[in-house]
Amino acid sequence: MRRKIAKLNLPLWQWLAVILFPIGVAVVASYLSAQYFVEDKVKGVGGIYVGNIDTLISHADEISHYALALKDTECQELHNYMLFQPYFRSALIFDSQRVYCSSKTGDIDVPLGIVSTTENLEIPNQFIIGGTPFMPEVPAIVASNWEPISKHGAAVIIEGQYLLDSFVQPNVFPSAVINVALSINGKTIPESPEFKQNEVMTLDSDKHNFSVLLAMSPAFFWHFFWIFLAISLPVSIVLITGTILFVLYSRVTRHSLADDIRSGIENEEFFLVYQPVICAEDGKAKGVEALVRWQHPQMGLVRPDLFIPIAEEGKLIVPLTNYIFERALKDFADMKVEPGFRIAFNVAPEHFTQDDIESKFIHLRDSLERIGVKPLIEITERQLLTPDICQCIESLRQLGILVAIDDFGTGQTTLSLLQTMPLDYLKIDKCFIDTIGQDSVTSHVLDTIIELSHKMNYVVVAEGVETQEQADYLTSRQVHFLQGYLFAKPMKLADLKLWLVEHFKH
Ligand SMILES: Nc1nc2c(ncn2[C@@H]2O[C@@H]3COP(=O)(O)O[C@H]4[C@@H](O)[C@H](n5cnc6c(=O)[nH]c(N)nc65)O[C@@H]4COP(=O)(O)O[C@H]3[C@H]2O)c(=O)[nH]1
Repeated sequence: MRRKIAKLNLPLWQWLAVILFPIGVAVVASYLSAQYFVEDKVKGVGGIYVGNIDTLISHADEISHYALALKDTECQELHNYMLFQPYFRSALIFDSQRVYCSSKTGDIDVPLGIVSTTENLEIPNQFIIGGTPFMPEVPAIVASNWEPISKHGAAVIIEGQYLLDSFVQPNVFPSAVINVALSINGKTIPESPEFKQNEVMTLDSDKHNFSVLLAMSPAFFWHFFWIFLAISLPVSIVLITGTILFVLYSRVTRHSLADDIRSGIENEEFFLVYQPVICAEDGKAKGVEALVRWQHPQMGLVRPDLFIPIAEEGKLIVPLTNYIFERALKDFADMKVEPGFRIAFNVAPEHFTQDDIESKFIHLRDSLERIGVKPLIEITERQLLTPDICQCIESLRQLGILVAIDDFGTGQTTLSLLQTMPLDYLKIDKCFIDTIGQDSVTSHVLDTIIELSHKMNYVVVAEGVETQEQADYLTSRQVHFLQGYLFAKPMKLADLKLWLVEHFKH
């Protein structure tokens, strides 16, 4: 672990960023979560108050309907009825001029102003008053009703002291709400709520005209903020720091693999294996494909699928390919082969961007010619073949270098490429060879590729031939060359020499 961290080699500011970023994320996440949690709790508490006051006002409505149903002479009934209504101070019945019945005193005759001098009692209404004649200092809610036809109304006084008592918050920690007030048309119970600097949430009733104001507790917020932070901080550090370090480490490892490729070329850790290519007509090996292998000092034998893409990404494919050419020249320097024997090399398009490309290939061609071997280059469409690269490849063909398109059918530009770039060989990808003997839609694609190659006068090579059935099928379709495990796997030089001797004996 310590070695891996040391390998990252991060400057101090990056270490600070790696450590501070998850802390920042945890702080922000905890802050938002605590805020959401507090608001949710306060809404819950406020919802209960709104529900209670709604019930009181609805009940007041029922009382006023009862009062309005009484006859003028039945004021005493109202008194008796209100004795059993604990949350209500009194009920009054009035006409458009005067209050003539009170549940407290029975028949009375006082002006309407005794209820309110400002509010209109000739419409259904709810409002707050500072007190009543019997309890002048204690506020109350008046819920009034009016019957326009009989021109009578009833006002029910909801006991404000009951509300004030219920607004007192239990002295327990942590409590989400520290103060509550009721608000109707700008007036409040209590008259001057003690909200100080606290954040206040307002909850409106859906049924009646009032709101409940709730002062949120900062202590409650911070209490849960620290709890959330204690949970999220380690999680955030493990997940985010872990992910960042993993990504950085992968990048460094990728870089260091590129470095390893560079030093691998210098230390000659790469070697070639050779896979024979067989002529379908006479069954004789007419050449080999050179395939690179890497004997990494720590990782052991590394397959090309892993390091070729890294070499391509790291701009190392050119020196690696040049190394492979030189290696093949050394390998074949003292070999005796049939005249016209071919060595195929996989060459990435980027290789053709070198300035001295022609002289390099002339050197390869001439060196191989001395031992009777012709070079063949296999190009895949993994990278884009630009017009410049196509032109360069064409000039190499003019120099006598044979050119094959590799893994034909797997890229995206294949058909348009055939139109623009003259080729000598076309190698059909293994995935199409695998379809032989199968009754699948793609099995027809193979026949089409072979036909197309014949029409374009290409020499056709099938790669990945593993069964006799595949070999027979391809031979019957006039595929010129076959390559695959059926004939031989890629071999080290020493094994190839033995194989060739054995092979040509027969
Ligand atoms: N299952 C199966 N596989 C078969 C059969 N016959 C041949 N193969 C494998 O198919 C691959 C053929 O090479 P490729 O298509 O050029 O595909 C090559 C080529 O794209 C790249 N590569 C290998 N050597 C070089 C090189 O020297 N330079 C560059 N640029 N790329 C190379 O790596 C790829 C993989 O190479 P290898 O691992 O050597 O894998 C080789 C070979 O071992 C068969 O019958 N069955």
